[in-house]
Amino acid sequence: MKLATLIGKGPVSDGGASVHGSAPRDAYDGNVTGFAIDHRKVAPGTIFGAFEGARVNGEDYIADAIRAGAIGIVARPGLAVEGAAYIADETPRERFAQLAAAFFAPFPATTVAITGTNGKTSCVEMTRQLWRMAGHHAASIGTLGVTTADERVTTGLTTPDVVTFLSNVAGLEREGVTHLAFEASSHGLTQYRTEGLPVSAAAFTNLSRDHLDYHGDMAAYFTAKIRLFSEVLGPDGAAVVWADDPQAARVVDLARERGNRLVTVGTRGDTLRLVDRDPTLLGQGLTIEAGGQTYRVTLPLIGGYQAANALMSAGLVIATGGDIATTIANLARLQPVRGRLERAVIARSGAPVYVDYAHTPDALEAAIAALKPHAGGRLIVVFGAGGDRDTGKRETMGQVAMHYADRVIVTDDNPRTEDPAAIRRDVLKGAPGAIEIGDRRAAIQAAIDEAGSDDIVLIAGKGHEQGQIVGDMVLPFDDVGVARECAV
Ligand SMILES: CC(=O)N[C@H]1[C@@H](OP(=O)(O)OP(=O)(O)OC[C@H]2O[C@@H](n3ccc(=O)[nH]c3=O)[C@H](O)[C@@H]2O)O[C@H](CO)[C@@H](O)[C@@H]1O[C@H](C)C(=O)N[C@@H](C)C(=O)N[C@H](CCC(=O)O)C(=O)O
Ligand SMILES: Nc1ncnc2c1ncn2[C@@H]1O[C@H](COP(=O)(O)OP(=O)(O)OP(=O)(O)O)[C@@H](O)[C@H]1O
Ligand SMILES: N[C@H](CCC[C@H](N)C(=O)O)C(=O)O
Ligand SMILES: [Mg+2]
Repeated sequence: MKLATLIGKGPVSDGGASVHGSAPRDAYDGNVTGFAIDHRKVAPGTIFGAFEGARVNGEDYIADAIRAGAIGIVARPGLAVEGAAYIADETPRERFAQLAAAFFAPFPATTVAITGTNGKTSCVEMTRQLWRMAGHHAASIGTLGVTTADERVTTGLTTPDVVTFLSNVAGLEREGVTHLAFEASSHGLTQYRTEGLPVSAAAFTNLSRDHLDYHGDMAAYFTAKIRLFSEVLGPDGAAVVWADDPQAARVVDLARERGNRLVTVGTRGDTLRLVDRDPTLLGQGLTIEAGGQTYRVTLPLIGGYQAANALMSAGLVIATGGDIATTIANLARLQPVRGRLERAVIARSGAPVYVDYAHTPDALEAAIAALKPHAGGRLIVVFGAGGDRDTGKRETMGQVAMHYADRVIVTDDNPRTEDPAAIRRDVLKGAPGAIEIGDRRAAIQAAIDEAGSDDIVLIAGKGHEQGQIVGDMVLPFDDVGVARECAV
């Protein structure tokens, strides 16, 4: 595709942005071969997006990108760009995404985006499963990677960078995928990583503390998330909202203002109202009112939070054309999501050991609340907090663990470039009296060793992760595998 055609083809007009620069006349006549946001990935014919980042300024690499063959540069106005077409825009990441989307399209016809502090991965996984049960060729993209019925490829991020994301979505369409659910993280939304892909429905799960290292404060964090509804979701799309969250009303009001179809879910939901939840040993009976009917279904997953995510997923499927009765009935066949209340092993004492990806105060509370009713004896929790991430959540995580669990062991969870002992100290500020065992394997061993037959062990924070990030090294580590080794 010629650059001139692509620029003309973008889904938005220039909006006053200039398309100029001292480009060779034939630059616009050149064939666009691909897109890159990292100058090291530029090849002849690439459009390079030069963005100011949190760590470095991509604009510093414009000349290098052109030397490597870039024929177009998308960047802020006012820069010196010599030897390639200069596509200047006040919001260059958005402009870049829209051009890339025009290049990579077509995409699956039905796409849904899920945002919220917790529950995104669970919802994309469950939505994919429910679509598949309904006979659709479905895929999901998120923390667990790009997943289809046949395979899973990890990307390393929850919402991958814009080029990886859009090229993968197009690849899925070529494979015949018609339905896609993806996680829209707050970082992803702020950085326009998924822009240009039209979404049929957007979901909001909940809002609680996380990522304030990046967003600064809760207001900015919420604004980043709500962009999914205020800018990404078109007026024809549906808004699916977990009505029990304290922030739900703000999302509902916005969706009403913009004329979106509304699907509200929860004990306060109008579309899918959860009227009763009856925990059993291995799952829970749900009573749901929808469209004037009452439905009963047994969800084969424990915990209030998993019921919430299952119902939100049903809401997304229904919002995109799924039959209400069939979708609710299919909840009975949902498979567990990796690392979310995953039962790793039963210790020799008889105590079940669970692994959960809770890495925020709210998630930790939800995971403990899910397991507590199943423990005749004590609930023993092992957890830590990640390095180079929101430091303010650490003490609160400690408080939550102390308040809701019976025994607390504070350990390491991806210290990254921080001093692990300092991170534990932050957590322990909220958890005086907790046991401190830095080495995660030793901490898991200690928890399992001390658990009696009526106790439950919860290992929180890493879920599906396969490594412990220390400095810039990723040391192999899998909570489920280690729990099994410690239990023999
Ligand atoms: C804070 C953050 O979101 N960082 C991500 C983001 O960085 P950034 O735009 O700020 O980039 P930067 O490193 O300052 O560089 C600026 C620009 O220069 C370019 N560059 C840089 C160096 C160079 O030699 N040449 C070059 O062209 C970069 O490609 C980039 O476009 O874009 C980079 C390129 O795609 C990502 O690799 C990087 O993820 C880092 C590794 C990361 O850890 N991100 C985490 C925090 C993250 O994104 N998490 C969310 C949420 C998780 C959740 O709660 O679910 C996620 O969606 O995964
Ligand atoms: N609806 C929910 N309400 C409260 N806590 C939840 C909910 N769903 C999940 N959690 C908690 O959050 C953890 C992570 O869940 P999940 O991976 O689905 O969330 P996520 O939003 O994708 O997280 P991330 O931001 O890391 O991508 C779970 O292991 C659980 O402890
Ligand atoms: N997507 C989240 C995952 C955190 C998982 C936890 N194990 C940690 O490292 O803090 C993040 O990058 O902040
Ligand atoms: Mg996730």
